[in-house]
Amino acid sequence: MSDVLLHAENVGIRFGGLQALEALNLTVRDKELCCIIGPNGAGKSTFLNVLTGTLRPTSGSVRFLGRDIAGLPLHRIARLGIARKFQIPSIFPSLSVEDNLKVARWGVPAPVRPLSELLELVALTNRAATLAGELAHGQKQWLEIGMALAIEPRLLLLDEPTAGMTPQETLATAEMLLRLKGEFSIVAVEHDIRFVRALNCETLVLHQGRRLRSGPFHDIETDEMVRDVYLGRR
Ligand SMILES: Nc1ncnc2c1ncn2[C@@H]1O[C@H](COP(=O)(O)OP(=O)(O)OP(=O)(O)O)[C@@H](O)[C@H]1O
Repeated sequence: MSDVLLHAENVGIRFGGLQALEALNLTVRDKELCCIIGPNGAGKSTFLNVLTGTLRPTSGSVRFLGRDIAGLPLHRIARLGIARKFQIPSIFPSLSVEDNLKVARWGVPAPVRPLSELLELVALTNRAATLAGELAHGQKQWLEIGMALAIEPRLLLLDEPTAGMTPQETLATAEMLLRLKGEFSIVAVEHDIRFVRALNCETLVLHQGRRLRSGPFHDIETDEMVRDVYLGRR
């Protein structure tokens, strides 16, 4: 049986006169972790929006477990098993960490994972009773990852999960994702190269809406073209 979860093929999207994405392919397998990187305006968020069905590609297809998901509403996508964490945490600051997770689980027909396990997955066990608004910035981001996991997805999509984090929080987040990889498939869009280096996973480099390079991060990192794009020489 194929272990492919998500398969994007030849994806292109045009906004008026701008070809924002062109001929992009991405395959995510069960329990695989991969990163999408690239300079500002490369098309990372747009590609993530296509992968979650939020934006319908002008060309190409996106299939999740063999089913075309392009343009499906978010709640349908979530029900199919895709969860997304946005860049800005959308937690309930006046509720406790535990209650935030309970709210996120509303509507999940038969949750398998106990709340204690969710708390452990996102390193918030000893903050369960803390009001979410009182958490450190990094912990707020982790809580939101926990809220995304509360719907028991197969695939977790993360948009700049380490935005605004301290170097220590960034490394702790990388360690967390490496642990989560044993249970979920994860796609992370990221700017922070230290974070992507710590993950050392399959990486897709975008530049001007196209694939510049893809492969294991240690190969990507030493690539002349990638270095040029990141250093702004092209
Ligand atoms: N809804 C839209 N309408 C028109 N142009 C758009 C739209 N969304 C994105 N773009 C353009 O598409 C290109 C890719 O943008 P996108 O936000 O995906 O890049 P990015 O790699 O995520 O950048 P950043 O790292 O700065 O967040 C940019 O030129 C952007 O201006």
